[in-house]
Amino acid sequence: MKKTIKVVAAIIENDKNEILCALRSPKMDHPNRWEFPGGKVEKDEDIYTALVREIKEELTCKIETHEIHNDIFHEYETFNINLISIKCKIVEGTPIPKEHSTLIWLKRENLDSLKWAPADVPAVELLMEGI
Ligand SMILES: Nc1nc2c([nH]c(=O)n2[C@H]2C[C@H](O)[C@@H](COP(=O)(O)OP(=O)(O)OP(=O)(O)O)O2)c(=O)[nH]1
Repeated sequence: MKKTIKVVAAIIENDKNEILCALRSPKMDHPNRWEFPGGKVEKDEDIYTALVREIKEELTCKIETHEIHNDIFHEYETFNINLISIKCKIVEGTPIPKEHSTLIWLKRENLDSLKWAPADVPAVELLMEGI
């Protein structure tokens, strides 16, 4: 049986109504795909604490978490993912990519110009609908 990993991802919107998009590096799995920054929820950790921790590690900035944007199950070839995306705001610092190849801010209507990790597509579609 394939294992299911629980992953949290941050939908970070700035004052110009742009969303932060992160490019996975060639060294990560799903290389060169775009995603919302975040990572795996550790055992005994709640999803919000996990996301604040992951964003501090990956982007060196502090976020506050708001509502859940989307919560989906997706089957990859070698594992399954429960991807929970959460709306967030930066409260301290500026995002610096420590693990990703690059970061960009995009308007919702332009989000489909990127090649997203497959599990992110439903979250992207909701954002493009203005949700
Ligand atoms: N962070 C993140 N991962 C995603 C997204 N979409 C998606 O399919 N994934 C996949 C890619 C990875 O296989 C997995 C997350 O693992 P990760 O490598 O980013 O997490 P992590 O930092 O906790 O991992 P690790 O270095 O501790 O192993 O989920 C997304 O939007 N954000």
